[in-house]
Amino acid sequence: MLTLRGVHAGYGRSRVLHGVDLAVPPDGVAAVLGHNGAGKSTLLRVAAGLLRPSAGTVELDGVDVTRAAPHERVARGMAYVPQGQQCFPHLTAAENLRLVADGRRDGAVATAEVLDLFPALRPLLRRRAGLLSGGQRQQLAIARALITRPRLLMLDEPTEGIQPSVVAEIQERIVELTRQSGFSVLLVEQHLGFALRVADRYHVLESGRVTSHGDGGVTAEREVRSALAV
Ligand SMILES: Nc1ncnc2c1ncn2[C@@H]1O[C@H](COP(=O)(O)OP(=O)(O)OP(=O)(O)O)[C@@H](O)[C@H]1O
Repeated sequence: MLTLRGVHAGYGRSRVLHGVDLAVPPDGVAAVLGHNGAGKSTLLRVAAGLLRPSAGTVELDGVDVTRAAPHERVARGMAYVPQGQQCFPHLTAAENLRLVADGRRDGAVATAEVLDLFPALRPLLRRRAGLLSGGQRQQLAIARALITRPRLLMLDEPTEGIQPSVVAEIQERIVELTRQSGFSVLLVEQHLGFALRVADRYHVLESGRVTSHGDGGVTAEREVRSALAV
C-alpha cells in the first residue's frame, strides 16, 4: 500500500530522518513506535506530503507520490489525522464534519457512514468541538478524516491524553475498519500495548532510523520494550 524508501527529511539544518525504509501492508496496520523526538510525526508529515523529503521516495500502490501535494494524496486515498485531537473549537461537531463533507459529492452518505462507525458522536453534533472531551474530539478528528473515504488512514498518537475506555473504543474502530479489504492504517504511537494489539507490523524509530521491525501482536511487546530499552 504505502512504501517509504531511503527517506531523509528535517527542518532547515536540523536533520531528523536518516534513510527510513517502511512498508504499510495492504489490509493491515503498521505501527511506528519510538521515544519523544525520534521523528515519528516527521515521518507522517513526509507521508502526508506536508514535508518534502531531501532524499528518498514515497510510493502509494506503486505510484511515486514523493512530489504530490497533500490534496493530491487525499484524492489518491490517503488521510492524515495529526497529533492533538485537532478540530475547529468554535465550530460544532457537525460543522467540523461538514467542512470536509460539503466539498464532496458523496459527503452526506459518507457522513452517515462515519456516524454509524462512531455513534457516540451523534448526540454531540450540535456541541462546539472545543467543549468536547479529548476522547470525543479524537473520535471527531478520525471521523472527519474518514469522510474522504481513504484507503490509508494515518494516525498520529490517537491515544495521547485519552481515557482508557475511549482508547478501547478507538482500538475497536481501527480493527473494524481494517476488516474492509484494501484498508490500511499507519499508526504512530507511544502507547505500546495499544499499538501492538492493533498492528500487523511494527517499526521502532530511534533518532530518525528504523532500528528494528517485526510482526505486531501482544507477543511482540517484550521485543519492542527491549529495543526501546523501557
Ligand atoms: N516544525 C519543526 N521545526 C523544527 N524542528 C522540529 C519541528 N517539528 C519537530 N522538530 C524536531 O524534530 C525532531 C523530531 O520531532 P518529531 O515530532 O518528528 O518526533 P516524535 O517522535 O513525533 O516525538 P513526539 O513523540 O514527542 O511527538 C525533534 O527534535 C523536534 O524538536
